[in-house]
Amino acid sequence: MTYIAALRRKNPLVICLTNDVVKNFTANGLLAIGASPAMSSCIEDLRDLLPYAQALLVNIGTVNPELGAFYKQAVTLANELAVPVVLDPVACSAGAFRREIALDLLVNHKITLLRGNAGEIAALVQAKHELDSKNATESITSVNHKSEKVAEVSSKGVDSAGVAKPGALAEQCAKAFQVLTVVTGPVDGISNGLKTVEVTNGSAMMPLVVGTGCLLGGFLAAFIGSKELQRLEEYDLFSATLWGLTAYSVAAEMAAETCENLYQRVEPGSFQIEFLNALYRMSDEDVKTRKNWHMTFNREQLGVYFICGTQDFKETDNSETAALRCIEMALQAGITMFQLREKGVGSLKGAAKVSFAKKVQELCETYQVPFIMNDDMDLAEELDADGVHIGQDDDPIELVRQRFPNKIIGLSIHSPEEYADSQVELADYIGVGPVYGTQSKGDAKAPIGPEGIQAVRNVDAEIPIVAIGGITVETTATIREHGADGVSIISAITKANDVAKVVKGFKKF
Ligand SMILES: Cc1ncc(COP(=O)(O)OP(=O)(O)O)c(N)n1
Ligand SMILES: Cc1nc(C(=O)O)sc1CCOP(=O)(O)O
Ligand SMILES: [Mg+2]
Repeated sequence: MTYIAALRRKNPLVICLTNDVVKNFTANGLLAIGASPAMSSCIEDLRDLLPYAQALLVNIGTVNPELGAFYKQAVTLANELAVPVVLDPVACSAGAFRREIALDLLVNHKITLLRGNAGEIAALVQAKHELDSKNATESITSVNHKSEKVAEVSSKGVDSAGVAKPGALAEQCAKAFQVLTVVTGPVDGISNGLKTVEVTNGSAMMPLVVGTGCLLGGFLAAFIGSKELQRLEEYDLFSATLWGLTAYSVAAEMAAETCENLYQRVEPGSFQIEFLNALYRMSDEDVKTRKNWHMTFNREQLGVYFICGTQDFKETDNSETAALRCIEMALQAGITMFQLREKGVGSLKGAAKVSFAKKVQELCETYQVPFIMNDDMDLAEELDADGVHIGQDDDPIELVRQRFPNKIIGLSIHSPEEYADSQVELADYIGVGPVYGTQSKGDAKAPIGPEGIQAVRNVDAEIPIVAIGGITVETTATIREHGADGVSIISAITKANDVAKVVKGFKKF
């Protein structure tokens, strides 16, 4: 990724409607990273400036009735001009007035990115559920429907997702408002409802410097709005925001290290200065080498789950190059999960396997697709893979869960009996198969057919299931109708003449 370099080439103009406490710090921080900040406080002025801007920040920190009306006009204008908007709903958990203003902007306007702390985001999710319940009650009353629907809506509270799970909270919010959401705290979470990543970079000193949260809103606006970034081949809204978020936290780490080196301790005053210096100094390489990402699981990721290793390309001249090319094409075309299964005749061993695995992991990170390691728990630990897949003859799931409490864990299941004998509650998903005959696994069991998937689904209505074994685009609809959340595939992709076309074919279901 070269997002920071691109940002600095064109100094995107970011208009900040922000609170009085943080204006100076926000302007300095944006200048340090290479953006051009401008503050504005009335619609007449904004009409002149916004056509030249690449992004708008609306931070409601010191809102009053006049400013509330101004923010609404500003976002309406930005939507008309197609200028991306970042909303920072400061302290909306503390007061109904500011919460209503944020809710109105989210529900009745187009917000590109929402950034808040866990309390703020949780309050908005709760308010949205209440709004939905109210609307459902009204429509239920008018059509005299049953009342269960209200209970269903109102039961989806935010209690399951607190500060401990910023990714889950961001995902809940992204789904509730259909908006890319960043939740900041000791661990940050970012989600568009489909992809969710937690970022564990940062410094404990950040909350002690006023304005670090508010500056982040403007900082991310520069990343998402910059036309120069949007021209990059690798650009998409999620990855640009993730890169900006990580850059910000990496700058905090660098600042803390500089304070340690200069003063042998980290204190707020020197940290604030060094943080601005770090923003000025930092590069895409700093983000690349220091980023600490963790992809979280959701069942939609099972949709098109590609599995392979170099042994699946043994007919080619260079199986490693062919594998990497195929994996990148599949990622570009939209696979939702990837498993490295380097195993069997012709597979890489030792250092060659590690080096290949690192290249694959980097590709997966570029596309924010979970990188799952098959069988090799030590390598999963060494590379800090997003998850692991184990079968009935691999390491026992209770030991794997103990070793990797936060990783995605997949477990192979072949029948309802095996389901009953396994600790499936420790798994995030189960891989069920082989549905059909397969050439890709020498010791595969007898095919179970789509009915075999249905048999496992019948014993557990909730568990995420991915089907496996001899699956093609043509058989996917039937398999999904029999209860699978998605399909995992080797040969239909590795042997495809047109990888992108096949992956897109799988994605239709
Ligand atoms: C998604 C998925 N499902 C099943 C398997 C098979 O795992 P296992 O039974 O351990 O066999 P090997 O793949 O290790 O040969 C899988 N890998 N992925
Ligand atoms: C890795 C694997 N596991 C299976 C199981 O039944 O558990 S079948 C299988 C191979 C899947 O490859 P293809 O899509 O080429 O058939
Ligand atoms: Mg295995």
